[in-house]
Amino acid sequence: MGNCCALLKSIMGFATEEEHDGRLPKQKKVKVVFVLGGPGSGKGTLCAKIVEQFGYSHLSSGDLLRKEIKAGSEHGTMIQNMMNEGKLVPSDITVRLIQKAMQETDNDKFLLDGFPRDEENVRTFEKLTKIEPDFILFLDCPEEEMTKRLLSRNQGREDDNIETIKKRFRVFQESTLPLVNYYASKGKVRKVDAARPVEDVFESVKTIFSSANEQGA
Ligand SMILES: Nc1ncnc2c1ncn2[C@@H]1O[C@H](COP(=O)(O)OP(=O)(O)O)[C@@H](O)[C@H]1O
Ligand SMILES: Nc1ccn([C@H]2C[C@H](O)[C@@H](COP(=O)(O)OP(=O)(O)O)O2)c(=O)n1
Ligand SMILES: [Mg+2]
Repeated sequence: MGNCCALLKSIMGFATEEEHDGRLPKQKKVKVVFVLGGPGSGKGTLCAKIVEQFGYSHLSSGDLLRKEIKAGSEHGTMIQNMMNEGKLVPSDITVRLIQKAMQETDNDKFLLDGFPRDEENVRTFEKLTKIEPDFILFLDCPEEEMTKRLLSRNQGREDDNIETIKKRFRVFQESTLPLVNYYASKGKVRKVDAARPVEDVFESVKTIFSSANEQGA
């Protein structure tokens, strides 16, 4: 089992404490792109198109959390309560779900949709996976447009009601946007105007991913 975990970690590029001491062989590199933007900015929609064209695997942290609720897992009720309040689920839970999904996916390129949402998400992800994102795709969209989209999303999501939407916007402003600004200061953010029709937004996104491919990023 220990060996199996070590193998998985080495495939995924995850580093253990020993590896960090430089005692184990060099790891295979995993490409990770964080896809960020407010609720309803089009993250899930754009990720599906990026997968088709650029061969990434799409992991939505919101979807992984909703699966936990559906499966009636240990933390299911707590996750549901937090999501219905528009609050962020403790990072340990979210990051472990992402990590497990990455380990179970036979690919070395991942879009993390809606992750990270706050600084604690980032710290936990770095601690558990040792992965640095290649870049951050940021879908910039005004709240008015996002509200319209969320209220007509029609996916039966309990958090797509106006009260919860307002709370989610606040979390985005207070916890996620500062992260985007932090990554922008490191030159890692690729921002697109997401208030346009999907095909137009995707044109901008394609340019970004094509150029990332060329640079081997
Ligand atoms: N550029 C766009 N223009 C109009 N509607 C959009 C656009 N992008 C996404 N949508 C729609 O808006 C809703 C929210 O999109 P989604 O991809 O689920 O956003 P997010 O994952 O960021 O919350 C969906 O109903 C989707 O079909
Ligand atoms: N990293 C994350 C991602 C989502 N969540 C929770 C809190 C969010 O309001 C809900 C829904 O996230 P999801 O990404 O599916 O929502 P949107 O696609 O932005 O509409 O999940 C979280 O706690 N931590
Ligand atoms: Mg989404």
